Amino acid sequence: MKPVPGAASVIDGKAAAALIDSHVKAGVAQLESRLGRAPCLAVVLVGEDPASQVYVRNKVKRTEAAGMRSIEIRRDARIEEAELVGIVEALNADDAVDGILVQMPLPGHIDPYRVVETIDPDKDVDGLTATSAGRLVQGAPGLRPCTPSGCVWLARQALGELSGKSVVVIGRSILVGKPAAFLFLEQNCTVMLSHSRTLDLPEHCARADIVVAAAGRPEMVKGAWIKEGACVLDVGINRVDAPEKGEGGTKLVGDVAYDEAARRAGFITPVPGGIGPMTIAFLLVNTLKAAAARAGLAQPEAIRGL
Ligand SMILES: Nc1nc2c(c(=O)[nH]1)N[C@@H](CN(C=O)c1ccc(C(=O)N[C@@H](CCC(=O)O)C(=O)O)cc1)CN2
Repeated sequence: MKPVPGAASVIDGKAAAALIDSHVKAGVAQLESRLGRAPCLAVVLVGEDPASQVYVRNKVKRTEAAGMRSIEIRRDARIEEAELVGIVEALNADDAVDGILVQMPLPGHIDPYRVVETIDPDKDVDGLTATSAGRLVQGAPGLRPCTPSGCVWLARQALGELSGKSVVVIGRSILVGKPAAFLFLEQNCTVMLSHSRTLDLPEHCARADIVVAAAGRPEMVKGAWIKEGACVLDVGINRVDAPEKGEGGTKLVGDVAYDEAARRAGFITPVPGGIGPMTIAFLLVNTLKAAAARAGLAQPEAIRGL
């Protein structure tokens, strides 16, 4: 990808995700005969959260489109924690299931850590268990979280070799911020992991070759903070009021003030259509990796390097 002076190249996350999905599909075809069955992803959805329903529907659709088997388990929001843990345990015990994910957020009476910790780390395609996090920190083989994997992949597509690049990650969540910091470290970047109490965030950003905005605050990263030519990866998905769309109108915005930042950045991801679609792409990659690793088989050629 070539930067356009004075205007950022807009990174097309939908097209990137479609490319990765096609690699996964080819990888499934390579693995299936050696495995003797299709790789399988089980998704557990609790409650009626409208956004989660859409994400799970898309996960099921793209899993099946890649040639993998999909199991979808839906439960009422009033489910007891122990019953949910039992569902995950049953999926752990099912040898034909390669990947398990529990869609977040869970209802308030359920401890997400307890549920996630029940997942067999070798089936933890979200990369969220303490074992997966430990493997990432140690640089040991394991399943890496999906959204941050998408960030690193897009940054490599945009900038090429990342070694020596300076990265500011804004946000310290377990789903994105913390794993993103370690994944960029794995690429030999110099990483600053920042958060709501970081002092001088604009100055830190002004030195960064890559900014990963994952704070969950609409348009908090201003254009003036961005170094000329930097790669800006916006993980935020915030629904805000949009009076220009009429009464009650809303729109999605990221954590970056897009128009301002696009005038300074070399590369930038839009919202929607940037990082979001990469999450499911790397979920499929992880499911295929888990299926091969659990069977003691080599990773399919088609997904090497992903
Ligand atoms: N168990 C998990 N729960 C959640 C995760 C996760 O990775 N694992 N991440 C998010 C939700 N999520 C996937 O689950 C997800 C979020 C966004 C997108 C996406 O493609 N977004 C679109 C916009 C969609 C819209 O219109 O709302 C985009 O950015 O273009 C995919 C998956 C929380 N929960």
